[in-house]
Amino acid sequence: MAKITVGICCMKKKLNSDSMAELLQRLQATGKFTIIRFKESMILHEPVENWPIVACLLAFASSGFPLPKAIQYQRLRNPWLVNALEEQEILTDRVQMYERLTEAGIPCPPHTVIDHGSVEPGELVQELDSITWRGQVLPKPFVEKPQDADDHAVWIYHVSGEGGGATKLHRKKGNQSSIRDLTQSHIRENGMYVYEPFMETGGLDIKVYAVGETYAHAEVRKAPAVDGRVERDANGKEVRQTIELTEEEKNMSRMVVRAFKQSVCGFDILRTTDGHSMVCDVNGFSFVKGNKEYFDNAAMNLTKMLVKSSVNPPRTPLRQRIRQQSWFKAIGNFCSMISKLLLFCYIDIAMAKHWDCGWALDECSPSWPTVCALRRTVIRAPETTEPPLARGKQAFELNGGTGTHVDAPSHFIAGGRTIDQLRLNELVDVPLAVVDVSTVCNTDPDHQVTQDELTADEEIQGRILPGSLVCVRTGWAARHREAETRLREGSPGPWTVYHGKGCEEDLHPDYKLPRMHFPGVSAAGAEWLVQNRDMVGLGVDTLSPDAGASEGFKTHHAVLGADRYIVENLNLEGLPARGARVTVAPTALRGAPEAPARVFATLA
Ligand SMILES: O=P(O)(O)O[C@@H]1[C@@H](OP(=O)(O)O)[C@@H](OP(=O)(O)O)[C@@H](OP(=O)(O)OP(=O)(O)O)[C@H](OP(=O)(O)O)[C@H]1OP(=O)(O)O
Ligand SMILES: Nc1ncnc2c1ncn2[C@@H]1O[C@H](COP(=O)(O)OP(=O)(O)O)[C@@H](O)[C@H]1O
Repeated sequence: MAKITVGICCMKKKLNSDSMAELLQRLQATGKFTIIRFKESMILHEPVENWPIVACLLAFASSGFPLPKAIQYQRLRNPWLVNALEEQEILTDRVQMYERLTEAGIPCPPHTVIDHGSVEPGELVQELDSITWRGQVLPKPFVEKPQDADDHAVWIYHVSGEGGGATKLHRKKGNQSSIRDLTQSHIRENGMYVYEPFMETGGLDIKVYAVGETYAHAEVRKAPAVDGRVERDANGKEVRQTIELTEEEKNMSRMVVRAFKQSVCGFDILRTTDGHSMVCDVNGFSFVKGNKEYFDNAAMNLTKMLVKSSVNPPRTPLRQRIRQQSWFKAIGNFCSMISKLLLFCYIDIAMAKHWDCGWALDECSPSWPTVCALRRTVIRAPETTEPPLARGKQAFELNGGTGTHVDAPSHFIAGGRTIDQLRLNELVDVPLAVVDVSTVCNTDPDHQVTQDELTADEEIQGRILPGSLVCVRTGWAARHREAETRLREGSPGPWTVYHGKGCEEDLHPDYKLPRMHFPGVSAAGAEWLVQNRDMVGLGVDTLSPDAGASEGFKTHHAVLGADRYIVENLNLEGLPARGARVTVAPTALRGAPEAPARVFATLA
């Protein structure tokens, strides 16, 4: 098997660290990888086009690292990333870091952000033992953290009864990590800060070092605020004890890795004396120092991840591949490419199978019964004008949620991404998983697919790949056809094919129409797919992933609230459970929460 090229892209200080050497020698020893160390001078001074091309990239920011340039490289070459680069930008900003923790449901200290640059008179009142911000009292002791996560001047303000002033933390200087300043009772007013209650942890900090979702090493050390003195062992290393994380903390580690897409990730937990654990800082890429067992586990997990990634390597666009070559080589390669292309076309015709997974859109395409669907005005038809002016032109009035269509996060989430903001890497050529629940849905029109059904399906069909569009086949595509036929015949109701047995008294509280009955996906099932299978989107062959009779649109919230998309009214008949890839192509309507889409799958 060909070796996998793995690029290491970081500052020299980190590349040449003992920890990196520990890891790389273990990876090298597997014989599976060619490791390419990116030179710091190249990272800093050469254009990304000159950087080596690698299949996998371990890149991470530290002081002086040009993160935007690394992101540019990733966009150009599209390697598989151990630690996502765009998410590393979030880690440079404590406000965004806390936002991400909160969105992902990871416990963190309750906090308030004050941008002192835009405080209006009267909004902030400072008193001896508290501050009041927009009417909300924040009692001391509290912690003040600069927005910039690389600024380690975290200050803890004390109540006057305990001596007052502030303990000012800083990066270790020799054996000192903080100083107490008894004169500092006023908070800083020069920028943006995060304020949070000082959590009583018994003077201990927990530092967690995760490698993948399933492994984390944790150490406890004296918190820098205790007395500001760094305890060191005979080798000059800060004294730390390895500790066991609780099940809840292990789950937090899994969630942090996932939420920030950082497979190698250091973060800090405050374990309070009253038994709560919360994440107070996510550092991103970080290694345990001087622990053999950790490096054995880290190398083993990384090997698994890198090998798995190479099964589905991201492809470099053809244009870039040509650009990467010298002219002579390019001409030679061009000829060989043409012959390969001919062969490819032949293979493609012989072996590829394509499916249209949606329905053509017209005035009779079913939509949510509360909205009008599609109206068309024929402006001009080619047959009505003499050539050469003959042409067809039509104008449409369309509800975005008609027929086969995509819901963007903004469909339910204020400030969520709109259709035009969905990224190509979540829409184009992504793995398709089809979960077939048609048997049960045939007899239970109110069925909601559970997490157990999803895992049972995996046992038979294989694990859902990360980044998949997960589609649930209820078999109700047949009803879609029936609905179209009924609309075409001009007999829409009172009951649509989604209403089941009619009961006019049973008005649905959300959509104020007689309650519909069609199957969907439970919110818990959808959450599980987001959190455990990192699906890019959820597709259904009904009007909505929220079963018609269910209330609260909880599945929409679970998916769109996690910044994924939904595809509704698909036709999933005849698709394989696994192995196909799918492209979802909604019209890029700027600012739209929903848009009709062509959806097609290919099995090579
Ligand atoms: O382990 P510690 O407590 O000595 O802390 C480490 C911390 O390690 P961590 O706390 O995360 O285990 C490192 O972070 P890293 O190991 O994740 O790189 C962090 O380096 P940095 O990257 O924040 O610093 P620079 O960006 O490069 O300045 C600092 O390492 P460095 O100074 O060797 O670059 C920090 O060291 P101190 O200045 O001594 O606090
Ligand atoms: N809410 C809090 N309550 C108690 N101690 C805290 C709190 N937040 C941070 N700390 C202490 O401050 C230290 C530094 O805070 P942290 O957010 O990790 O900043 P840094 O990025 O500089 O390490 C932590 O290791 C912990 O000891």
